[in-house]
Amino acid sequence: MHKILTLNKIASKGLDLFSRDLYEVASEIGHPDAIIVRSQDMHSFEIPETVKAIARAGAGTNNIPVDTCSQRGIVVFNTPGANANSVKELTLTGMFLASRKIFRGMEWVKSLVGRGDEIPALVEKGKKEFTGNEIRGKKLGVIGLGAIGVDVANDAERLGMIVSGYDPFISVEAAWGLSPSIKKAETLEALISESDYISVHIPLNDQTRGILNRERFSRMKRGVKVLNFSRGGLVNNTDMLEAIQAGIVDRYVTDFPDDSLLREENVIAIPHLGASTPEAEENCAVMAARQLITFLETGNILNSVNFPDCSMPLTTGTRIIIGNRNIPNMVGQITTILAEESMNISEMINRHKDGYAYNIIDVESPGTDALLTKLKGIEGVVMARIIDKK
Ligand SMILES: NC(=O)c1ccc[n+]([C@@H]2O[C@H](COP(=O)([O-])OP(=O)(O)OC[C@H]3O[C@@H](n4cnc5c(N)ncnc54)[C@H](O)[C@@H]3O)[C@@H](O)[C@H]2O)c1
Ligand SMILES: O=C(O)[C@H](O)COP(=O)(O)O
Repeated sequence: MHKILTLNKIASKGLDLFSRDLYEVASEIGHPDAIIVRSQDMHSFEIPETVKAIARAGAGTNNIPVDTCSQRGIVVFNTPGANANSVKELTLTGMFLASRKIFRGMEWVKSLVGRGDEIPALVEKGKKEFTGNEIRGKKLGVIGLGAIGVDVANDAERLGMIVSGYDPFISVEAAWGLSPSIKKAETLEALISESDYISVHIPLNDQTRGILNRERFSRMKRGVKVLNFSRGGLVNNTDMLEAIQAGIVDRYVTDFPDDSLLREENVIAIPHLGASTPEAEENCAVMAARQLITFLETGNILNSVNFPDCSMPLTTGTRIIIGNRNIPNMVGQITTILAEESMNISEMINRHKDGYAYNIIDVESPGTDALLTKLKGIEGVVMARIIDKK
């Protein structure tokens, strides 16, 4: 029986995939094998020793201590693209909200309650206070052309915007999905200096923290509208407020408000609703659950952020999975131990990603606890598990 701990509420369409004869799923559970989480901050959460995998039902994994997980051999998954459409739709909404004073106009109209037959005339007289611009023909700069950035870029272009993108690490798949008329910006500086709208769609990490800061605001066009549906930490809020006061940024639309931002009327603050649609929540939960089930039952890895994608069809016999630091002579030491134990390898695959490697080894005889202890004893091995196939 595998035990799955849920942090946050996870859509039942995903949780239902864990068959109850093989899995126990609960928000409180002892000795979990795996965790499913959304945005709960896990940096101060004590991850139980028994945890083999964590699945983030969503895109951003900055709420998970990924480096610590890697060192402990815990495979961290996310669900790339599963909530992209939901975020794209809200980003486009944000562009319209930043362009037209819809919200202020609506608030003003509500203030007319009780004015009876005067209202139509008051509306016609007052509406000039709430005019705005169209987005067609304006320049949009998209920072980060992943699942969300590509969707935003393509749909903004369909709406008549002139779109440029900046992503030095764009994947081949994303590049295939990008409309060919979207311009490639060679530098971030070039992108931000020519854009009327800037939308940021990159992960928060040590390289991207504060990527929009005073220096970058100083290069932007006066009146630019900035959209952040990625993470609050990507923008230096003190510098943003300064740029708004200086008239450089006309509107800042963010899904990640803080106290300082809420005091500024040109900030359009949204309570982290990017992925809060039933469609996105279900897509993420289903993808996260499938990835965990596959990993726990077969050892195959798909969409991990800290270990490589690595899969081999599951046949019969015994499967050994081993994660190790990506250093020389690991495969040699592993296969030597298997030879010492007289184990014949029928299939084997080894992949690496950044600092870690992963091996799937199918053998013809059953594995033993002694074997597992020996494998775990190799300097650099961070996890090892034996899966007995039916
Ligand atoms: N508001 C929400 O509810 C919500 C929902 C989903 C995702 N997000 C956030 O949006 C981010 C993007 O999501 P995604 O699904 O598009 O992820 P993704 O991994 O598909 O795309 C991220 C892209 O950013 C690029 N990138 C990384 N560093 C960069 C840099 N310094 N400059 C330019 N490009 C860079 C990568 O190459 C990649 O193409 C997530 O990391 C998450 O933080 C927010
Ligand atoms: O990174 C993500 O996928 C989003 O920020 C969504 O977060 P949520 O699952 O808490 O809505």
